[in-house]
Amino acid sequence: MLTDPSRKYRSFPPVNLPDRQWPGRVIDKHPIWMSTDLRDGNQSIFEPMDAAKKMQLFHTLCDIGFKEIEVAFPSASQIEFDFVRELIEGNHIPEDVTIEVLTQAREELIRRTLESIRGAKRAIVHVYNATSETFRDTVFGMTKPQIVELAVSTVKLIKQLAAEQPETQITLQYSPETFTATELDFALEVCNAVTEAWGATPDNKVILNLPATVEVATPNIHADQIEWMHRNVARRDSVLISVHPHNDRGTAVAAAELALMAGADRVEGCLFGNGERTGNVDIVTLALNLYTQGVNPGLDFSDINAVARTVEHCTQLPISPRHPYVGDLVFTAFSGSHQDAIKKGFAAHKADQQWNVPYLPIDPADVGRSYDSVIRVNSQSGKGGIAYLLETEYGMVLPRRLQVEFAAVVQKHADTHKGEVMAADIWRLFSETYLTNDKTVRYVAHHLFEHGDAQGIRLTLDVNGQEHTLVAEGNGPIDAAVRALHSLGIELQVRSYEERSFGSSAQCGDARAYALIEVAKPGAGGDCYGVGIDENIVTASIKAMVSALNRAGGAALATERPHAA
Ligand SMILES: CC(=O)SCCNC(=O)CCNC(=O)[C@H](O)C(C)(C)COP(=O)(O)OP(=O)(O)OC[C@H]1O[C@@H](n2cnc3c(N)ncnc32)[C@H](O)[C@@H]1OP(=O)(O)O
Ligand SMILES: CC(C)C(=O)C(=O)O
Ligand SMILES: [Mg+2]
Repeated sequence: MLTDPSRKYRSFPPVNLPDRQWPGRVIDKHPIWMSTDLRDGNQSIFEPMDAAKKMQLFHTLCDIGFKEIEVAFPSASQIEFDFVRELIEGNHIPEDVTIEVLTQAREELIRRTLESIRGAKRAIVHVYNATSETFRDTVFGMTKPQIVELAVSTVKLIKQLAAEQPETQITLQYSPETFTATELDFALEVCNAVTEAWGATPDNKVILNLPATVEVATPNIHADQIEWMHRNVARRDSVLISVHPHNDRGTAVAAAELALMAGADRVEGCLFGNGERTGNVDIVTLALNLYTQGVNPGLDFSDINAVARTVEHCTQLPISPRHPYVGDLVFTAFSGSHQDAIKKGFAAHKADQQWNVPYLPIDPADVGRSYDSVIRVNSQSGKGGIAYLLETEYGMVLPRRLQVEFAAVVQKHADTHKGEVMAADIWRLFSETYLTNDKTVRYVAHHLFEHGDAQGIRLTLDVNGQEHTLVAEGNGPIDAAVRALHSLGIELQVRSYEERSFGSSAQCGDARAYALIEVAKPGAGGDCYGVGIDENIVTASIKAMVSALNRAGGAALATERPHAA
């Protein structure tokens, strides 16, 4: 790279528009959308779509709700021409959808293009020629008046041919290709000449599409260019201003949004930003950006994954896992503080309230994404994510101190095993740590009995492979069980006790209840938890006590010689 890039690249000059209005505007309605997936998208992939793929994508675009779809460059190939014919002759075009076809400003290509749409109810004929200085000089070798004349004569030819097929209601779309690199006054001159030549009226509007064929400036400059055209174009009431941003600087979405604030009526783009080079503007992102501002986008992405799979199949291009709204990772939080905030946000959210979950600009459910993938665990995660997965996947809600205790177990596992820790791994670790009945002290059986006001228990435990049946009384089953341990010389101090039932998503067989017991570890060891699950809540409690006992030190806690009953 150059140390002084200005020797090779120049900065884009700003537009002289001191009274620009767009910065203060808010987008409160969706634009007219035009999908060019089957044209700009299709001309920029390794293997252009065959007829079957084009048809599949066409139907998907209709289902999403596009009312204008650029279906082909019919003069480019027989496949393209035949596809348009099949759409028309096979009656595939819904009543409320208008197809669009693209052609260069060359007579033989225009004739072929008009031929392709014969018999359609409606069609947009889209003609383009580049207008910027580089193209005038280098590609066409034409002066400005010659460029204007090329556009005007082309429009007149289309008008004449359109009159010859009155069964089709034809709308003209004109694109001064490379608009954003064209002198504004010259772009205006060409556009006004086109409007005039077509004889546009409020009932027969011309679409003036102002493409950022290559994105060359910051989005604010694009907005200035569009506002300038919006304010200066002739017969504004007979003109629809359309934008066609490409993403060379990575700011096509911003450019389109600011253009709408600046007066554009219509946006052309592709699903997930397919299209030449870095792509056309991503209409999915634009639409869902509107949605998350409370504006109905007029397009339905309720099952965004299905749309993504269709687009990937048809284009043979993968969608990035970071792609807004659709990427595999965009509803995922690995880091602990994010997980914690999302978990709290979900818990606080009520169905009839405004969406306000931290880190999630959209409710994943609105685009058919599940919450399952929202929180994932690796070595960057904290207690919140782990607790969230246990709760959503296994219906088990952990108290905060148990979350902290168990997070250390998962952290140790993540550090050694690297990579993601799945929900099933977390459950296995949880079971191994708290639930499996294979530690030094094992629960075997218990029997409760009443003795006056007291609660009696006959508790059988296996301690280091030897069975002990202990009998004691207390003011409840736990108290009785703790007292029973005395006869083994074990003093267990219970700090807290909770019993809970599983949530509806529980995957723990017949178990309906779980108990959590927090006990003191001997010495300065702090406290620790034990967990028990069972169909029966009392059994769950006794198991939790045994689990806590093992966590606190197990049989080693015995201070005197055990004596069996
Ligand atoms: C920005 C965009 O996405 S524009 C759309 C681009 N898409 C495509 O081009 C895909 C389909 N295109 C094709 O299949 C072919 O280009 C065809 C069939 C249309 C034309 O093919 P060819 O006749 O071989 O011309 P070619 O593709 O080389 O185009 C270059 C010629 O067209 C002229 N030309 C280019 N664009 C235009 C235009 N919009 N209007 C008029 N003439 C044009 C060039 O000046 C050049 O003329 P020259 O040969 O006299 O120097
Ligand atoms: C044909 C035109 C509109 C185009 O695709 C572009 O300029 O990017
Ligand atoms: Mg383009």
